[in-house]
Amino acid sequence: MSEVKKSASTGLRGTSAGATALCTVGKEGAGLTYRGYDVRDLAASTSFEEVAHLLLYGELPTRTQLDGYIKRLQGLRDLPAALKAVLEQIPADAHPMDVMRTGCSMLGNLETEADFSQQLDVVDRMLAVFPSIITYWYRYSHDGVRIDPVTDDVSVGGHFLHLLHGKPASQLHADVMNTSLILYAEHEFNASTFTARVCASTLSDMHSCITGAIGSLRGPLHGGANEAAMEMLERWSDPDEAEQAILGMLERKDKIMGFGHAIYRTSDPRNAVIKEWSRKLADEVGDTTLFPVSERVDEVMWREKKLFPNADFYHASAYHFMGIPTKLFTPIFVMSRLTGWAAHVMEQRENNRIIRPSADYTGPELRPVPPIAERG
Ligand SMILES: CC(=O)SCCNC(=O)CCNC(=O)[C@H](O)C(C)(C)COP(=O)(O)OP(=O)(O)OC[C@H]1O[C@@H](n2cnc3c(N)ncnc32)[C@H](O)[C@@H]1OP(=O)(O)O
Ligand SMILES: O=C([O-])CC(=O)C(=O)O
Repeated sequence: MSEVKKSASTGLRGTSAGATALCTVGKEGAGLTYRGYDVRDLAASTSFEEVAHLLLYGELPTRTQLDGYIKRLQGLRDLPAALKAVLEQIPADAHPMDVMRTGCSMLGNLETEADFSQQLDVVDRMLAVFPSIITYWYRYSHDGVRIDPVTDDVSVGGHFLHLLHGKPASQLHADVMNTSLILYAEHEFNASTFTARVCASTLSDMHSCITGAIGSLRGPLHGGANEAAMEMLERWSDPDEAEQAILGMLERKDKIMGFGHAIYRTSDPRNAVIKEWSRKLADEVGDTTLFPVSERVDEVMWREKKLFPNADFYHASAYHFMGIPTKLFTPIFVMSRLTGWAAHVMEQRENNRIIRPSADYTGPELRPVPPIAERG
């Protein structure tokens, strides 16, 4: 990748790029709501499947609707043979986000969204099959096993852990996954969602919108920060070592992954929730290193820079404690954010105008094209 240069541009910060009824971010500096519900309330009392229904179908489901929805998703978990064949071609050292991107794109070839009346069916299929895509590839490329991607687990998160570890998840782990998927589900006009909406605004198909969004989420300044945070935290064996290293990084003006936010100014409301689950998991595994190191980094960042952990930071330790390989962290984000992306694509389609901003030209003035012999 080319060297990253600091840009003088505003990155559209503070510019409204459209309307949405799905989500508010940063209201009162720190709030987050999905269709009017506080994300912390949703995380405390609902399942991810209820939140998916809320985002995609407009309301929290009744008990009967939820039972029907779960059954429907359970019935859509199998992978087409042609998709399995493609996944088997992808090498073990590929990045799992590239596998997600290819898996989604291939699904679009096999089960193309022929017209927008199919949009909800197409999205439900993706919701059910994304955990199957990533774990089928992972287990085949790493363990040489062709897994059966169908389980009768009730939850998307439990299903994912079951396929990954080859055994049903404990209640604690299924609960953590459930919370994590709720926290990551939706976040207004973040970079990957905006990517999906720009693609939707050309009247493109759902698989193209989601494939583009996956590519956008992959970067370490966005969803990739949970992996990058884990890689950083793993380097330190105690809090004092971590503190010295962080001070050095700040001195060198390095970015500390999992900290800061484009919209929130004082805290990310998702952080406190996932931090407590991470603490519980640390107790469960008897951790005496990773969680204390994470907390020290958190303290130092606030003391030195008034920067706070975003949703990604404690997700790193939480996922690690559940035995999830670091490279699979961002694909979990995909399994969840798919719901927000798709809800935005559908909202864009409802009231569409092609998204096409202007640019401030900074190139040369108009000039004649020189003949080739006169160039150089
Ligand atoms: C789920 C998610 O996608 S959450 C985001 C995940 N991404 C990360 O964790 C990556 C690390 N964080 C960052 O790179 C940034 O904070 C972003 C990309 C999230 C937001 O970027 P911006 O909106 O440009 O940040 P912001 O304008 O608040 O930055 C203010 C200052 O704090 C610094 N800063 C912001 N975040 C960090 C950080 N994580 N480490 C060190 N310094 C930071 C900036 O460099 C800037 O300093 P400057 O004024 O000297 O140039
Ligand atoms: O909103 C953002 O810029 C990034 C973020 O936290 C998310 O997408 O969850």
